[in-house]
Amino acid sequence: MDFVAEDLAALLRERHQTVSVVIPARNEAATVGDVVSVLRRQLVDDVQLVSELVVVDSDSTDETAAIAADAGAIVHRSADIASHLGSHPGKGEALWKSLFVTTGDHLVFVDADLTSWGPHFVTGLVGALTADPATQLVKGWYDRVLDVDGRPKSTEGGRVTELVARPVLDLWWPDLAGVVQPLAGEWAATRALMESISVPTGYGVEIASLIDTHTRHGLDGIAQVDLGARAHRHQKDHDLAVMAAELLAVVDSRRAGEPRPIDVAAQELQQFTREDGWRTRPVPLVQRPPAREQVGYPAGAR
Ligand SMILES: O=c1ccn([C@@H]2O[C@H](COP(=O)(O)OP(=O)(O)O[C@H]3O[C@H](CO)[C@@H](O)[C@H](O)[C@H]3O)[C@@H](O)[C@H]2O)c(=O)[nH]1
Ligand SMILES: O=C(O)[C@H](O)COP(=O)(O)O
Repeated sequence: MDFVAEDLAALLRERHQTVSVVIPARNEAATVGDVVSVLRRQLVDDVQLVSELVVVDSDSTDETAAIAADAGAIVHRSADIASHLGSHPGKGEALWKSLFVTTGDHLVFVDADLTSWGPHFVTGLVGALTADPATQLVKGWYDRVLDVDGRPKSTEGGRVTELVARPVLDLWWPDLAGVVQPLAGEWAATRALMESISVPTGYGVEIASLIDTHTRHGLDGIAQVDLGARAHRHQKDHDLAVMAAELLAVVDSRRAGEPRPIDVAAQELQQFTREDGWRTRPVPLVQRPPAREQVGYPAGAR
């Protein structure tokens, strides 16, 4: 089904509900301006579907924050948000902190490194999230463009998705085997859900929120929406391996249901190359507790 921004904006007005779009960004000066300016023009200014367009700058050392602000986003530094709660590096941290500076009933997350995408990503996610009151979380799905190392371009992207996330879900959560892009960085959730779940501070945020939503709300709480095709900046294999190690630990901590604490200190990944020998990579495994339990959480946010 295609969702029309004007119709969704009218529906949300009728329901007295609002949408916040959150874009986590770490050193995305090359792409964040385009992502923000297109969303700003089409879904904030032309059609008032999005009430808040927020970039959470995740310890960038480039011009990401200034470019995002110039393009029309409200920009917060992740480390400055709710600073009494400390700060961790990572995408999950940026999303968790966003709960303290947004007010939307519906939260839509969009990565900042997109190179092939469109505002229909947001419209589709909002449409699917508001279509059925049981739905708490929506994952976008799309063809994943792979364009690395001068190899011919293909739709075999999403390497961690295909080699780690989908197989492990298939094994331990067969109900979730039909989620096409469990790691999609473009997804949406109700605030009520997001403020009630634990959030890994790194790349585990997507798989954790998917599993935790299933644990609490079953499959009825989850929807997915076809967003066409998506291309983004690719990470190197050894960096994706650290992500994979994090995902496995996050998943393992949820095998028995609600997440159990992870032994953060024990997590390291050894990697070897002939040129550089062995290298120890820390695997970030801190998890934030539910935001609504935190001192200073804006309980009146809605
Ligand atoms: O410390 C960080 C690292 C990344 N990001 C941002 O998070 C987004 C996604 O990061 P990226 O490095 O592009 O992740 P991918 O390699 O694309 O990883 C895929 O898989 C991850 C694990 O599920 C998801 O978080 C991603 O959204 C998904 O695209 C981008 O906007 C980044 O700038 C941060 O805000 N802080
Ligand atoms: O989503 C994923 O699996 C990772 O982001 C890797 O994606 P890529 O293989 O397209 O770089």
